[in-house]
Amino acid sequence: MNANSFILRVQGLAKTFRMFHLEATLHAFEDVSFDLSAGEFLLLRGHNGAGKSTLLRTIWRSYLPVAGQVLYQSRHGEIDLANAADVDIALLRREEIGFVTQFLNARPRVAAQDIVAEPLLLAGHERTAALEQARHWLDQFGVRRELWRAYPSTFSGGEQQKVNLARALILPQRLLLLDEPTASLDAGARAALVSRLAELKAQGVAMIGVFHHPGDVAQLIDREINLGTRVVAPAQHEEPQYVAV
Ligand SMILES: Nc1ncnc2c1ncn2[C@@H]1O[C@H](COP(=O)(O)OP(=O)(O)OP(=O)(O)O)[C@@H](O)[C@H]1O
Repeated sequence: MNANSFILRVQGLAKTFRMFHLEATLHAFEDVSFDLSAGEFLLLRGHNGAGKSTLLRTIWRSYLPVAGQVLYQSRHGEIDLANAADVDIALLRREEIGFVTQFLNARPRVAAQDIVAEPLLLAGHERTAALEQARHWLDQFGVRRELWRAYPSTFSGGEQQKVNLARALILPQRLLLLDEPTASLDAGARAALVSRLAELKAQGVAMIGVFHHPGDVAQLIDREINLGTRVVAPAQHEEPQYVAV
């Protein structure tokens, strides 16, 4: 494989959490390696606590890994997300890499349609057209018309999730990290999500996803990796212990 045929190359990635009160280190995941090409969908599998969300958050750079590289082919050239400056990470998050969860960061007194339109406005789109697209996606995900100008802080959990998905998927990114985005969605919204992901995949968006019910996205999956059993590495004087998960 030549240097440019992948959009993401993860090599020997590992993340631990130091648990000071136990004088122990928890290995969330170890020695994870894979390549991902444009338009590819990688499913992360593993039992509860196997490290799936932590791996996504490490690629997203909420966490710094303790070993390994996350080589990303950005529009500006190759960058190791594990070592990049915060300012570069912020730029990539705005322009190229999306993180989709079930949780909305609802802000006080910002209407649903404005939250959804924001990525388009930041990308320089004209306001009227951006709001029109925002309403289109709110409609697609099944958010009632009466709620489009309301503040999502009072919405139901499922409604907030739909606003979050509309915002996260309104603008095609190059790489999407999906952390259980179908959790607690009704059937209509799940179908809308899968259809939008299929459309983005066909446009070349690469995706890494964790799904409680992978059957929801069966048609999209190209490859899978399974994160194995995790061990707590003890401090020098302790016996090794397995984590109860
Ligand atoms: N911030 C943190 N500090 C300490 N330990 C953490 C932290 N985040 C995650 N962990 C631990 O790392 C391990 C992996 O957690 P993670 O959430 O990545 O698992 P997961 O595979 O996504 O699990 P699930 O399927 O239950 O969502 C767990 O044992 C968890 O307790």
